[in-house]
Amino acid sequence: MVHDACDAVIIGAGVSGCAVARELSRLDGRFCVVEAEDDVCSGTSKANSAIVHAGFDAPTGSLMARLNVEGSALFPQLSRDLDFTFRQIGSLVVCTDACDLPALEALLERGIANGVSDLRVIGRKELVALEPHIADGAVAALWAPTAGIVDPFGLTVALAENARDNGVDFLFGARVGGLSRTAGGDWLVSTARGTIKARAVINAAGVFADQIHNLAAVPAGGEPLAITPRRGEYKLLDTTAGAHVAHTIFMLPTKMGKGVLVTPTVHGNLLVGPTADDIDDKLGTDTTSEGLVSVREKSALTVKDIPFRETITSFSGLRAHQPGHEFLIGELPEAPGFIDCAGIESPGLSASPAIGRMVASIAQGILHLGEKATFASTRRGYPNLNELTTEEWNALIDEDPRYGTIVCRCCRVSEGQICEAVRRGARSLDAVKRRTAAAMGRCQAGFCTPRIMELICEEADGVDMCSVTKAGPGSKLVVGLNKGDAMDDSSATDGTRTACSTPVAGGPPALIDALRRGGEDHGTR
Ligand SMILES: Cc1cc2nc3c(=O)[nH]c(=O)nc-3n(C[C@H](O)[C@H](O)[C@H](O)COP(=O)(O)OP(=O)(O)OC[C@H]3O[C@@H](n4cnc5c(N)ncnc54)[C@H](O)[C@@H]3O)c2cc1C
Ligand SMILES: O=P(O)(O)OC[C@H](O)CO
Ligand code: FES
Repeated sequence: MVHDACDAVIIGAGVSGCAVARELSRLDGRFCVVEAEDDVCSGTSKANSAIVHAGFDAPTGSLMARLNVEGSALFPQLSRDLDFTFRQIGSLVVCTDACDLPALEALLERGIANGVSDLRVIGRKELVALEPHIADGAVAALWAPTAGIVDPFGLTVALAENARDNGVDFLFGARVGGLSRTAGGDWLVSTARGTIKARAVINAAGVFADQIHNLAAVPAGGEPLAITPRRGEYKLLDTTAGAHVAHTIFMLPTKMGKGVLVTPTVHGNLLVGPTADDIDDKLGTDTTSEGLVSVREKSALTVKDIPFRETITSFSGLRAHQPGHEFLIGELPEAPGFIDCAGIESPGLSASPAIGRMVASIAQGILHLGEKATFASTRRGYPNLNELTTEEWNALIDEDPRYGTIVCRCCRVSEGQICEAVRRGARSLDAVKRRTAAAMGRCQAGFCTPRIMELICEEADGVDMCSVTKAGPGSKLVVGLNKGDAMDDSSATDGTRTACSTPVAGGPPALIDALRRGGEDHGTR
């Protein structure tokens, strides 16, 4: 049954899909984002280095290079408009062997050719002054003051919320399994939640973008696409280690990418990684002992004395690598109305504002819509108690006293922030975490989880303790209120569900299974 009709359907609510949605929402049309998972930012966009690259890495003349430089230039204004955290802290590519100085110079030349401003090579003395913990073997570095760090969850949620405020629909739990066309040339997008008719389809499905591409291209005689997940593993250190470096420290790039970096994060942690290994499993976000050893060994080449004993979690993310190592953006000639936004590996986060503009402009070439007179270009973010003055915090507490009750002690997040996130759409523990940073701290949610769950139940209609999940279906946190009630999802009955219909009053939930699951992003164990 076709239950809806749109001008364009965007497949995937990662940073690419949400950036496209926000740009399309400037137009007077009907748009829908369909996402397999239960929230935005559930794929690669949640597990990466979170660097806004200056733009010297990609080959001159490539789409990657152009969109990286254009995208990173948009970040300062975009972060003000959409109220997410972005800090232009600058980056250093460190050369640890004098033999490699020509490679550093080549990077400088490429950056200049790509249009990156203010790049220069600095010697060891200046480098040590900037970074006292730089490795003893470091001889020089490429200094890029325009590079930055960003909150990847904050960015993606901001783009999505602004798109939603401007009328875009988001359909979650809606994995796309089929694409076909009507006699009139419209697309029929079959999802787990029904079929949507659309004049245009945008494929922003990350590591799964090959599957979506092949549904559209292959029956029309086009070339198939193959995307290999290229896994990158990380160690995340506590905020006690966050000031170990002040800038993003890269090693010289290799054919597998930009190598292992050491960087502060916008949440005040120290992030070390990633590795780069091609794997078969598009869901293979586990970490390995070899990968984490490699993170330690490679980071020591550029930065000394990293306090790895302060590690609070490890996680990995998957690059959507295709053999040409280039963004594949454009309408397929053999499938009119179908637009690929595929192969979006690094620097996809940095380029996302420019990717959004480019894809929306291609879509507009098909749709020919008018501009929306009511488009709102700004959006208010979530309060961050760590950045408020005492007066500003008191003003919030006057508005709602729950902003004065701390739930997550590690990250200083209050009941008020969590309830606000729920009011604005968060339903799972991870969805709350992405919006507020609750549960990202040193105890890795051991302390704050039960109260966050209770607040979700209190603030959202029709949610009880047994239906709160870590990250959507298959990640239940509570399966019974008493030890005897504990059971797995498959054996749940209506009777036992009734027993869970009120929030737990005192005492731990009978079984918390999601905390046993492997880490997947900056804040998850
Ligand atoms: C280790 C690592 C480090 C990185 N570091 C950086 C960095 O520092 N700076 C930078 O600029 N870039 C970086 N990147 C790249 C950046 O993270 C990606 O380019 C970007 O997040 C890709 O976003 P996306 O929206 O295209 O994909 P995703 O975020 O993966 O979103 C795709 C979405 O599509 C959904 N989906 C998939 N299949 C279907 C389907 N059939 N139906 C419905 N929905 C579906 C998924 O659930 C997912 O939510 C890094 C990547 C990795 C892996
Ligand atoms: O290893 P790369 O080249 O995919 O880059 C990933 C991030 O952008 C930097 O860690
Ligand atoms: S109290 Fe929330 S992460 Fe520790």
